[in-house]
Amino acid sequence: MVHVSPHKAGAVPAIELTGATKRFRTPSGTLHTAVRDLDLTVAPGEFVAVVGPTGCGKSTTLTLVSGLEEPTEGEVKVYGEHVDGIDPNVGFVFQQDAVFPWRTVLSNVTAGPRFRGVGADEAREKARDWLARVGLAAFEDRYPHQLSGGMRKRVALAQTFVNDPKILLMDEPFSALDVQTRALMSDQLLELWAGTGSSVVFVTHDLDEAIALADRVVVMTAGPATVKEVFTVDLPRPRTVEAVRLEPRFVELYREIWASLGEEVRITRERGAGRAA
Ligand SMILES: Nc1ncnc2c1ncn2[C@@H]1O[C@H](COP(=O)(O)OP(=O)(O)OP(=O)(O)O)[C@@H](O)[C@H]1O
Repeated sequence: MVHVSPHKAGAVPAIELTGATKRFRTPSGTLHTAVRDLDLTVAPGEFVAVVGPTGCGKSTTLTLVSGLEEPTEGEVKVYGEHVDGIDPNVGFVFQQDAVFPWRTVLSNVTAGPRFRGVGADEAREKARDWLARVGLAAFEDRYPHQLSGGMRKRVALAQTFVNDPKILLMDEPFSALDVQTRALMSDQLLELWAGTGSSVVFVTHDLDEAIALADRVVVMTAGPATVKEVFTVDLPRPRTVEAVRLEPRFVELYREIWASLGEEVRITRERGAGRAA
């Protein structure tokens, strides 16, 4: 299982945010700063997890990289190019499944390549290959409502990887799943990702999940979000979630990162309490 080594000297970063700030106009007309002066670099093939208190601006950071939103100030680049609209090289997986309920599993996975101009036969072949990799070869004729939540999530992964994304943005993709399914999905994601060379930015509330998956864990401040601290996860790969959790180094990293993240969570909670008072 190979994966491209991160931080190759001189390599153009896959993602580069420099001084990125995003302000939204609220319905009452005031400006709300969601992200402020954020610097973050992700290397080609690197897996970065982003953790931070609720509402701090993690999803907004992803929307800036995706091109769905533009920064108010600062710059966002993907492979050295200024982000200008939605890039076909960027794939997404969200908490909600982005499947078409009226299409079969196979048709759902074929849709992306077809939309990108791949011929019907080739698209079907690629889709079948990815469905086999996620263990759903026998389910290609089912409709999404006939699948379990974990299976639908595997369809979503096949749907994303079939487009060979250079960059994969994942916003709490497994948070609606039960704990066991979640661990299995994490393992499956690592297996699928290994060998693709894609860079991943994975937003989660779950620090266990972040450490088990990532090469680096980025801790965001209480909102407006900026990078507080970045931790390198020096655990060997290939990893499986259940095994890696038992490593003494995992526990040490958890303690170190939680010390940083916990402060921001407390700040956010106190603000909430202040507002409620
Ligand atoms: N389109 C928008 N218009 C106005 N405000 C927005 C918009 N999108 C996000 N916000 C605000 O920006 C802040 C950051 O939101 P964001 O969704 O990025 O946080 P988050 O860290 O992903 O949250 P969570 O952890 O709860 O998923 C929030 O206060 C949110 O209300």
